[in-house]
Amino acid sequence: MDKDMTEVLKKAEVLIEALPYIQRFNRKVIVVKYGGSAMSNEELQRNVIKDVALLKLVGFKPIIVHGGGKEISRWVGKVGKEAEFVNGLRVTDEETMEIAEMVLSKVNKSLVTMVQELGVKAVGISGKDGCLLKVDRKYSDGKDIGFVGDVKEVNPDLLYDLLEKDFLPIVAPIGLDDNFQTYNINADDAACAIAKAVHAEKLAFLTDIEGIYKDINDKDSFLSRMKASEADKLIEEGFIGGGMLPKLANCTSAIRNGVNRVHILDGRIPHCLLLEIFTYHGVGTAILHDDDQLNDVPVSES
Ligand SMILES: Nc1ncnc2c1ncn2[C@@H]1O[C@H](COP(=O)(O)OP(=O)(O)O)[C@@H](O)[C@H]1O
Ligand SMILES: CC(=O)N[C@@H](CCC(=O)OP(=O)(O)O)C(=O)O
Repeated sequence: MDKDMTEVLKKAEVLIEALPYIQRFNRKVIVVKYGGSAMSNEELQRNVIKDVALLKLVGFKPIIVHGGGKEISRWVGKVGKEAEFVNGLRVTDEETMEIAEMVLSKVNKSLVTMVQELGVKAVGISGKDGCLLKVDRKYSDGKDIGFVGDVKEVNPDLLYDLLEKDFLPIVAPIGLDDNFQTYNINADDAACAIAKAVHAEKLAFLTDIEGIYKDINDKDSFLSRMKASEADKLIEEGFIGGGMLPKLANCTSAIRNGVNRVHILDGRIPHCLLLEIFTYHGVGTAILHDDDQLNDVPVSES
């Protein structure tokens, strides 16, 4: 067989290997939280968007929930303010709220454009639309941090309508309280709340590290999978810090409230989503139910 033909056959094998995963996740909802450093350059963004578009085109039902924290901080700086965070949450006064809503709306529409350039229909909304995200004011250790929302209710009707009509929903993390006041929501919290409400098959957090380490300074302590109770223990014992702390807490909350699998993936790796979904071993850290039998065997082989 000549070299060209061998190459072509290899490609065919890769496609065939994906078949059981395509069968398994057909028509299933996958929520992708996209933000943080994984959003930092346009090439990375285009790779992530290509992956999500591919998932859509092969019959999955992805929903993107995006952040844009770094871009918000840049614009907050431009008006002469210092970005301030308490336990990973942005202290959000009236002016910051206005900036956050403008920036997130711009990020939202640029993601919509990128998806549509790939031939997939997308609709960008925020948690305000269709009262998707209803919030209460969130306090951090009892401290008032301004217009920061704690999601208390998700109304997924609009999402279901969009999915039904074959649109890819792209959601900005902004919500309304009972008085229709606008609130800024941490994008991890928004993604988790949405994934729970729609009983997503998967929730994937794209972040700026390979996944969870037991000891962040020891590269050999990488954890490729863990059960929710093991994650609780790592948190309790102080192994998890920084922005990973609320992220992992969101993971365990999602797993315990109707989401089948949660993954923390390195958004800096090109096509990390495809690698996680279409390969047996996956990449990143998977957080599982305590009674999970690790039954990852694709349907056609089981
Ligand atoms: N045990 C741990 N394993 C992995 N990451 C950790 C751990 N403890 C702290 N972290 C930190 O959490 C960061 C990810 O959180 P964050 O920066 O908030 O992500 P994002 O901006 O993508 O939402 C990592 O870059 C890492 O520095
Ligand atoms: C309350 C709060 O902190 N909201 C976040 C919303 C954006 C976000 O979470 O963006 P990343 O996922 O890119 O960090 C913020 O203002 O930065």
